[in-house]
Amino acid sequence: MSNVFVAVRIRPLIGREISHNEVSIVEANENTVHMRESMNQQNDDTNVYSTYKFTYDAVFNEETTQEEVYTKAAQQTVTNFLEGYNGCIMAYGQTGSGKTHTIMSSEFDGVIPQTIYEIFDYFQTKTAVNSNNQFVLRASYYQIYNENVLDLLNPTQINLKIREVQHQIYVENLSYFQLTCPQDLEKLIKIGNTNRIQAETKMNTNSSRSHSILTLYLDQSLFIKNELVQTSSKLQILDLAGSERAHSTQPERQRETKHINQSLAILGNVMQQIVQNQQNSTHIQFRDSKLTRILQDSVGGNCKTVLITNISPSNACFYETLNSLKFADRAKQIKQHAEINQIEDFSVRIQKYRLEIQRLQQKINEKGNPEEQQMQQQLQKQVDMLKSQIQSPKFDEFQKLFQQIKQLDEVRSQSANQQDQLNNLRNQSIKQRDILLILTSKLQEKETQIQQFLKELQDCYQQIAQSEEKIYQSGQNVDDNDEEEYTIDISQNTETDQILSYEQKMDELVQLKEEFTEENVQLEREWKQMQLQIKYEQKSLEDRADIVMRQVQVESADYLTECLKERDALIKIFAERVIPSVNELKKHDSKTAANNNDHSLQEKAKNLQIYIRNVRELIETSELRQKLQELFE
Ligand SMILES: Nc1ncnc2c1ncn2[C@@H]1O[C@H](COP(=O)(O)OP(=O)(O)OP(=O)(O)O)[C@@H](O)[C@H]1O
Repeated sequence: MSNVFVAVRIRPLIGREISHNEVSIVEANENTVHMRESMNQQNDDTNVYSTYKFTYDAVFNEETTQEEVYTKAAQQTVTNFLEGYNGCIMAYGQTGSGKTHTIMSSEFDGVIPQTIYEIFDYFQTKTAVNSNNQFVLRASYYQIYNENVLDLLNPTQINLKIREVQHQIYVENLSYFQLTCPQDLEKLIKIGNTNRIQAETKMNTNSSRSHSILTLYLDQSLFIKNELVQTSSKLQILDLAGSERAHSTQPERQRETKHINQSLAILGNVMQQIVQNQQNSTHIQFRDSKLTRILQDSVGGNCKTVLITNISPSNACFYETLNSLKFADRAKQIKQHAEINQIEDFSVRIQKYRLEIQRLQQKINEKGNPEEQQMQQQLQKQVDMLKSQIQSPKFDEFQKLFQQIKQLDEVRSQSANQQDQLNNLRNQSIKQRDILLILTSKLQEKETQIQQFLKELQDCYQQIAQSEEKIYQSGQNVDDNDEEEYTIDISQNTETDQILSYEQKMDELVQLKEEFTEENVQLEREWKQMQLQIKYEQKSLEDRADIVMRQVQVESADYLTECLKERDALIKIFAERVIPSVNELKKHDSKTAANNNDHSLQEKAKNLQIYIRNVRELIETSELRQKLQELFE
């Protein structure tokens, strides 16, 4: 009897979480997951107020590769499946925690792809050993969406029924496809995934809103030491839908979320029931949801089950992660009893033998080359051996014996269960005893503390009493002597001194005031004198200014008259001399170009220009003076 193999995979923080400044609160240490609960986003050690520790069969950290996950968690179950055991690999976890990445991944390198390559490698190896070994591998791919089973390979098939025949659970009318190479499965999954209901959720923009189940069915006919061994096994690989805490406002999304959370909660309950009731699986409510019904022969029965719980390391996902870790912890305690699905039933075995005889007989009858004839002879021997087994008189006896062995096996398995339960009880009572011991020692500690406090309290009371006594005694002493009188005398002396010093200061201040007043009168007198002097000075200045102004006006009038005279004289010169000279220049203008050598003329022109400039300046100056005169007037 073995436990469900439980692994936890921590994915790295993804872009969305990093951009929201979320931090990692989960750490993997070998097979243990440590999770911190912090007071705030900082997540440093000082803010941690609780830590959680869970141990599993395997823990994968952020850096673990897809190959490692497959090798450590899934490969053994795949090997068991090839040996004829049923198997189940489930990815469980919150929305966006990495279930699809683990099971499939967009690069097609998750558990499913690695499983299919391993299966076909196995076929090759076995066929190389004996070419008569035969394998038939088929696959079905369906989903449970809103409690409906839908065939992903034939979308017209909706709401399929789940049936049970001889403790085997199967989906009615489901389509199966035979796989002849790994690529066949890849194609099937691609077709199926396009039909898989996907919707955008708050946590993951490409979130799967349904539980998807890929089932591989393997029928093998192997020749082991010339004996035919036939097995038939089934491997289910589940990518469970993620649970969402936040509620969408869309009714359709709300309905999906309700169904997903309900079915996952029922899965949790069923696991709890299995753990509590390992022996009697008849009382376990597998029928409460489609998911648990389908998993009935996986989690509860003849199966090697692997649960990979995916978690996000982000502090924002604390509660979902804690729930997932608790769920995985519960699954760890489930015990399973898997058996190889060899065709053991005698009626089935006889039927198989007959078919095998027919097949071999057919081969024998076919004519072939010497090698084939040798092979035929060997086959004939096998046929005879099989016939003799069927016709043997001991066969009935053997069948009875076989039944007895089966019953004995059941009894043994029951007693093993009882032993397990006893062990559990013993472990529990040991745990309870330990807890009691711890509690007792804690109680003792508390009691010692209380005694200590009481003692301290008593000491305090004593000290207070002593102090009160001292006070009382000192009160009596005061009555008995004249110490108080002496104190009063001293204080009275001090007051008189103070008053004297105040009076002295007052005298000083009065004296100061008088001095100030005297000074003030003197200053006022000086001020008045200065004002008189200023007035006198102002008057004499004004008088002087008047005289100067008048002088200036007279002088400027004289000067102006002079200038005007000068101007008139210049205008006269200008009219008499300049204008005729200019006219003369103009006349000679054309000649000047030809006769550059007329130096006297050039000299004249130069002088004339200087003259004109001077005259202009004079005129301008005269105009300025005119303006000046206007101002004075
Ligand atoms: N181990 C990992 N390493 C790197 N990226 C990862 C890992 N696991 C998950 N991721 C990334 O995280 C995102 C969410 O992962 P995934 O879609 O597998 O989550 P899910 O649990 O299947 O979500 P849902 O339940 O909503 O379908 C994806 O972008 C995926 O590539």
